[in-house]
Amino acid sequence: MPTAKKVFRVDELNVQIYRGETELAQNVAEIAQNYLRDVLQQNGKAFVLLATGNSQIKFLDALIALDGIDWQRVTCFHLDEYLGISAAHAASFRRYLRERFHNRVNLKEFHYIEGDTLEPILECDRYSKLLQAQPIDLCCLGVGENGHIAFNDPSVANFQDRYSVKLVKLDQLNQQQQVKQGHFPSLEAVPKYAFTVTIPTICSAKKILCLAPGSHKAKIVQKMLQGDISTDCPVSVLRQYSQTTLFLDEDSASLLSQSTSSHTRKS
Ligand SMILES: O=P(O)(O)OC[C@H]1O[C@](O)(CO)[C@@H](O)[C@@H]1O
Repeated sequence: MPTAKKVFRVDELNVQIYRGETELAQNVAEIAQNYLRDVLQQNGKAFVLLATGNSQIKFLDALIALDGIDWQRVTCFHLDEYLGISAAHAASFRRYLRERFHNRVNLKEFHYIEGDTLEPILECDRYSKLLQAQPIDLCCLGVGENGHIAFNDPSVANFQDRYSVKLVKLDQLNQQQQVKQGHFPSLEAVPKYAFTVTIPTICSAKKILCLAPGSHKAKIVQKMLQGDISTDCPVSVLRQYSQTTLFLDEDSASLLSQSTSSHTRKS
């Protein structure tokens, strides 16, 4: 079992640093597997909220390869989806999750956000009710370069949202990143709006595993851990939740000062 190079806390948040992304993904998969096995043993069922994005690819592969979870007792949800694109679209999060996860495990059920619905407000309501019907046992997260979790960009993030799912306008930086990462051919092709699970619902999960490998995440990781807890950097909210672990590699942790590992709790 790979071990973290460094382990520390920032406020309530646990942080683990690994040498590289592969080691990080393997380790998070083992943590997720052990946790889900415990939940299944205790409750007979488990509810999981999954992220998409490049940061989740190796983790999902490793989790599936471990082959130690009775997926037939697991129900999955996902964090976000673009408004107005079909489930067959190359950039659809439903497609990503079907191909990279759902088609490869014998899952009880996967509830998808219907991004191409003609009634988006009703879809927010429908998905909110599904999420609220039971506690979420495990939430897996990535972090955007603008600090978003799910599609809670700084421009729309609210730590007190009353609803579980909302429709948001994507900010420009986020849209540019979707093009840079090759998900869309041009800025004009990126949808302007998306569905997102809100921050309070994400933070209500009993366990949160947040993966942020890669040098392109170094700046936002520094802001998240060394800046203020604020909607300017939505992921910083995780510093208030002790059930959360942030997994970094040497590249994403490269801008952290030595003193971060001894960061003191705010009064
Ligand atoms: O994993 P990536 O590609 O770095 O993206 C970060 C996060 O942003 C999103 O793409 C948008 O919510 C998530 O799917 C992902 O976890």
